[in-house]
Amino acid sequence: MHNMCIRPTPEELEDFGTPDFTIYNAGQFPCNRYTHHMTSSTSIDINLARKEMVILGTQYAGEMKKGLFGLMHYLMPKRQILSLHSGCNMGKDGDVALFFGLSGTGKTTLSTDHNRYLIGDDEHCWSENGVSNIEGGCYAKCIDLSREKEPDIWNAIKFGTVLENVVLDEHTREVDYMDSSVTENTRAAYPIDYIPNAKIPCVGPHPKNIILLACDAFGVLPPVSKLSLAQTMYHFISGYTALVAGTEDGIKEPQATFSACFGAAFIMMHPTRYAAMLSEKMQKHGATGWLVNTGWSGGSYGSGKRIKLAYTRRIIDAIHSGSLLNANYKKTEVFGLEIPTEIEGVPSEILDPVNTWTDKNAYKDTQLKLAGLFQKNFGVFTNYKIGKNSTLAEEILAAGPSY
Ligand SMILES: Nc1ncnc2c1ncn2[C@@H]1O[C@H](COP(=O)(O)OP(=O)(O)O)[C@@H](O)[C@H]1O
Ligand SMILES: C=C(OP(=O)(O)O)C(=O)O
Repeated sequence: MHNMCIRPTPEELEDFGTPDFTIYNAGQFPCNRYTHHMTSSTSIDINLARKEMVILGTQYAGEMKKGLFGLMHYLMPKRQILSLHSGCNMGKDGDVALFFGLSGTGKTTLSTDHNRYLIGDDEHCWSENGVSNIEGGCYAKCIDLSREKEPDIWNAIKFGTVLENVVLDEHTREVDYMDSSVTENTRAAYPIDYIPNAKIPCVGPHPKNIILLACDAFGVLPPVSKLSLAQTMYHFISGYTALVAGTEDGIKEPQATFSACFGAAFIMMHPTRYAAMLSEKMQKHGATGWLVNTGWSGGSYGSGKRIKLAYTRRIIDAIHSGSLLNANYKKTEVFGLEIPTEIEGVPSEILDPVNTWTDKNAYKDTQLKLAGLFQKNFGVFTNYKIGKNSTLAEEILAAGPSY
């Protein structure tokens, strides 16, 4: 936890006073699943009035930082500050990008970029003054980690980094990052300054690009699409990804999941409250929304392959540089997404997923299946106003798939 929170200086510690919030972590002690409403032996309880959190039955360090994240989703909107489940980085010219996405979609991997300053990999706030990180460290997944593909994360694993659930050779103490025998969800927690390009303090100006990441195991979302404001809101409220074996206990097969605002587990108010704040900020500061599929291409999970990280990085580079904003676009059927026809360093044929599927009928069926899941999920939001502007709410509804 020391690695992941913002560490006070010795001077600040001298008159730190009483903490604003206290975590009681009894992770080795399971909670009583026979208690009314308790569905597992793990519980994380937050009492906003007492300003206390009690963790039982899990020793996963992520619970502490994500528990505090829930608290921030309550406290910040009350101060007109938007809390964000996103990574964040900044270019040499001061252009800031946010990377929203559920677990495993690439927030940490893509915000950690050798050519840009890292503001943070997971939890941020967007206020009148710009963006700021809530944390003081990163919590990177290290399953299959390689020096070639993710050099900054690899190099951040050194004395002081806490490795969780990895398997190492007893004699040489060498870690086998391929070994998932304890869990797929192996982690490295390191202070953010272990990344050479970290921006300290972790703050930046208003974002220019809002990148929504989805790991689409169905393989039908394009690798990148440029979104209108209404589409950005639609996909932000939907919060889609497809889980593959990994972070969440018991999930073995890919499965579509929708988590409002890319953080249903953390938000404490209605999703439209956060969406309204995001749309207001994006309009005020002229930010562009993008949907990036870091998942499958050429077929669904099982038949296609995950899009190469190197290609996703080139796509993200083109967003940052501004070159993608002025590319040529065409519109997809069903999802109505604007997809570029060319990106430097990415084979053009993969930009439209239909080209990568050998069975075109299977592609169409899968696309319709996913569109149906989106529509079903969005049903619960159809009667809500988003912000003061009812036209926006209508536009958002119309920005979803139609078929
Ligand atoms: N095309 C891709 N884009 C992003 N990540 C990818 C891609 N292909 C494979 N990966 C892997 O997927 C995982 C993404 O996880 P991570 O960046 O920790 O996500 P998050 O921070 O959103 O939870 C990493 O292990 C990364 O190496
Ligand atoms: C800590 C977590 O976030 P992420 O997987 O996005 O790093 C988590 O969801 O367990």
